[in-house]
Amino acid sequence: MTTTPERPVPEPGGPTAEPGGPAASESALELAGLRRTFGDKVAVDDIDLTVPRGSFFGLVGPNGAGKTTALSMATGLLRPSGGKALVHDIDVWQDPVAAKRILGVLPDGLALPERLTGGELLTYWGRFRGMPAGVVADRIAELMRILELEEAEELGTLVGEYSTGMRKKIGLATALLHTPRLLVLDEPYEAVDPVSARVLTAILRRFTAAGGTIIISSHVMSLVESLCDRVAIIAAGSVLADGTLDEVRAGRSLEDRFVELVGATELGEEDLAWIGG
Ligand SMILES: Nc1ncnc2c1ncn2[C@@H]1O[C@H](COP(=O)(O)OP(=O)(O)OP(=O)(O)O)[C@@H](O)[C@H]1O
Repeated sequence: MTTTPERPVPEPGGPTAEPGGPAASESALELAGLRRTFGDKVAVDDIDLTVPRGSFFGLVGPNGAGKTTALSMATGLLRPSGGKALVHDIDVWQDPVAAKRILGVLPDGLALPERLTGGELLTYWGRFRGMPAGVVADRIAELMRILELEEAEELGTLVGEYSTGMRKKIGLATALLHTPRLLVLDEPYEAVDPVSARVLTAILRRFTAAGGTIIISSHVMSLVESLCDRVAIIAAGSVLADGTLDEVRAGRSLEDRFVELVGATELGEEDLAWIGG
């Protein structure tokens, strides 16, 4: 048993594979004209976005910007109204099985089987993924220890009894279990305590150091600045800025740049005058 997540497996059909075959791109995720409407509401408005392989990519934007909708379409959870999402050149909606083999996903508001313990959930998940039982058992023991869920498991705590942060951690374990090459994590640090957050950061850094790609959405600009090498700012379903962290910041802090691009609501003297009696 090792103490580190495995290096992501070499990609099939890499740029130098198959002479004469289709050239592989260098993108881990490519969104092309991706669109989603809900009735008259355009949640994601023909987004084009490329996430290079090996990058740690931060997706930021105000509430209701379309981050979760875009990531859900990119990971096969929500059918697009138009456009394409390619994961390592595989069309997520044309070949979902192949795409999901490469993907590890922590969705927003993850629905979990409440009547299982965390260990049972991961066992089921690993077997469902077709992983050998011994490998699943070893990885679960390691993940539960590193994510500090061991004690809850020993007490037989059901996922339905988990705290919000514990649910986040077990969700992250399901995303990591099968050694994906692209991790897509919607608000992974939300409700996670500072000690666990450090562990999470160490895991994610190791994942990218081993060649994997990570996309996170977050509202915490300082976190995105400390973790990510590429960033996209989206608002009202459109990409306002996209590039390396320094390109997007353009000499300012990410928060200042975000507010500048998205606009801020100022609190006037008379607004909420009744607060405080
Ligand atoms: N199932 C749905 N039905 C109707 N409208 C939806 C649905 N899901 C999302 N929307 C709308 O689409 C827009 C984008 O929502 P989305 O959840 O993608 O935003 P977000 O950027 O993830 O926001 P937050 O930061 O608050 O989580 C919002 O206006 C939202 O109301």
